[in-house]
Amino acid sequence: MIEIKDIHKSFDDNYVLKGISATFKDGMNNLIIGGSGSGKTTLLKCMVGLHAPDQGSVIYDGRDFTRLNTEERIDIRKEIGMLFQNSALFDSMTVEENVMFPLNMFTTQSREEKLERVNFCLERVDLSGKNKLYPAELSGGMKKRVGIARAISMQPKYLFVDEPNSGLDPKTAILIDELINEITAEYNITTVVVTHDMNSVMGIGEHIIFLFNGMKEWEGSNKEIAHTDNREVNDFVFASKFTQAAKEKL
Ligand SMILES: Nc1ncnc2c1ncn2[C@@H]1O[C@H](COP(=O)(O)OP(=O)(O)OP(=O)(O)O)[C@@H](O)[C@H]1O
Repeated sequence: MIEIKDIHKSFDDNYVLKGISATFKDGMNNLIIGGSGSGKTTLLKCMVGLHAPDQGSVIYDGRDFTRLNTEERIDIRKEIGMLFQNSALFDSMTVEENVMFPLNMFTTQSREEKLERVNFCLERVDLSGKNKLYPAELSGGMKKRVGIARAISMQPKYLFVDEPNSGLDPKTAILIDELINEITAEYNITTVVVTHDMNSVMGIGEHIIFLFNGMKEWEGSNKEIAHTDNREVNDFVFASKFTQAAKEKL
């Protein structure tokens, strides 16, 4: 479980996060949604320590990340898997080397042990045998799956994903969502996904927080979001005539 309490963050005079609190539970897909520039990525980065919040705390199963020393932070960092935008694979490394990277960084396992883990993760994302390919030889969906394999290589307790569907066709996007969903349940991971993909919201949004104007404007599930009378949520989720019409049939 991850708890965030009263997170504030500014960049100079741009006051982006104005006191966000939420609880993200184990084995659950937690989505952070909101308009462009609403601070979703900034919140994610505050949670993983890539930004220092100006105020507030981020608590990983009782451990307050914002108040730990460097070594204690590294211990939590080892429990975190990340899949950031554009998969962020190393172009000069093969699929195998990319997935092995965190194991090389954080473990003292033998080469055989690491390779066994890499192959297990590649099999899990349906990429068995693709070890020696380079990112340039992969489709967008395959790159995402390599990114997921790398993110789970260390058997994370926490998984952070920023825009998993960007650049993917709708069908591939749904497959990636389903994969994240399955892995989250299978390994009881606390998963936090930043997205503005409405298919994801409706498909895997077990727990959603909606950011607006630097604050948590709404919180609930995908079932609840379809029936909320919160105006900002409705304007965001059902922005097009098509989605408005679909909502009326729900
Ligand atoms: N490193 C930074 N330095 C200065 N300003 C930043 C930085 N990162 C984000 N911002 C600003 O913070 C605000 C929120 O940005 P953020 O990327 O968190 O929004 P977002 O909701 O993830 O947007 P999008 O959906 O477009 O990716 C924006 O005004 C952005 O310019």
